[in-house]
Amino acid sequence: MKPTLFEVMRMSRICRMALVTCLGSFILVIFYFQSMLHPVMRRNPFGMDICCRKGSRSPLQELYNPTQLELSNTAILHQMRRDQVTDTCRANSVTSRKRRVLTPNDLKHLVVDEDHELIYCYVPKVACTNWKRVMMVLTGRGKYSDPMEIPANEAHVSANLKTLNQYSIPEINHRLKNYMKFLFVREPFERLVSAYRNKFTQKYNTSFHKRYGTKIVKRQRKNATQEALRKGDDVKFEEFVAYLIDPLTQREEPFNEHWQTVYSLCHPCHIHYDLVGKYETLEDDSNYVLQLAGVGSYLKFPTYAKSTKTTDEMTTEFFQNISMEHQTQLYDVYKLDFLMFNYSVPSYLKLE
Ligand SMILES: Nc1ncnc2c1ncn2[C@@H]1O[C@H](COP(=O)(O)OS(=O)(=O)O)[C@@H](OP(=O)(O)O)[C@H]1O
Repeated sequence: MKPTLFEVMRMSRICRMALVTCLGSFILVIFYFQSMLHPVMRRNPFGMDICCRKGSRSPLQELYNPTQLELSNTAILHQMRRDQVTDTCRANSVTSRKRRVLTPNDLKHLVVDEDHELIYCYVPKVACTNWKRVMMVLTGRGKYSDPMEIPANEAHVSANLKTLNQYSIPEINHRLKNYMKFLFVREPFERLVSAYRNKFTQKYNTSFHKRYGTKIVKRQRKNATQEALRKGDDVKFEEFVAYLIDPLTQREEPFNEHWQTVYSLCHPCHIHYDLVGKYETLEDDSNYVLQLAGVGSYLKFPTYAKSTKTTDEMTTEFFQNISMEHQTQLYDVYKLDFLMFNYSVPSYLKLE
């Protein structure tokens, strides 16, 4: 039976549709394999791509065996900082002290950048918002070029950065061995005052007031009003210190990360950090890391001109009302951070 004209037209339309679908799928497959071989890169305003490391030398090689003369002196400074950590760990037998081995949970502060072979252990109150922004630029495969285009709250969304605990054990070991591991530290009591000012003296930080403030007021304030017990929004620095040195506090739960010690967050006696950056030289040290990673010519650490930054003078003021006994106990809590990162005992401190 001969097909009718209508049937012929229908068949040719089906053939055309099948052909278009095949062609479309073929193009998609080509794009897919191309993107696997050459990850999508977007150019930054300076015409350089931020995606993957170009040179054959890794940041680790550049750090330990610098090819650029101007980086050699800085390399010596960082060797001294590493030695200080090693010596403190040894002297205080933190490395050999009987303790459980590191678990993946201990690695949740270690942010990984596979493209530039970097691992950054973030320490809150040491400009970690800006460093997380920079890590998002580095790992974003061209999605961002300027760290400051990323809102601060976005930088703290955990899904936006990959941490070391998300890998398998062999993958963790490979990265710990081959990537450049770094962290940034700050004078421990200045960091503490920065945390106190930000979390307890700002009206908007209600979650901290509810979660910690109410507990601190209840435990540390005699004759607290019902309102203070309910809101927890007027914690005094003396009360905060009393809460930190109270042995019950850390027995109940670990410190919040904003006032947790650096050695508990980043485990520098168990993880060998190649580079210890300091808040006091934040921009220089940060730009050095970016230089080692091979992106220093077009990616700079954000500069900051906030006049309300916590200073040494401000910290001295806060400690005026703390008793000698409490100062001594507080120093004991943070002593390893002081020693490991070579911060001297503050001159305002009155130790027993
Ligand atoms: N580029 C630069 N230079 C100097 N200082 C800087 C810079 N970026 C951030 N900061 C200071 O870092 C403090 C905030 O740190 P974090 O972002 O880690 O805070 S948080 O953990 O997210 O709450 C906060 O310190 P304080 O102001 O003393 O609280 C910021 O002022």
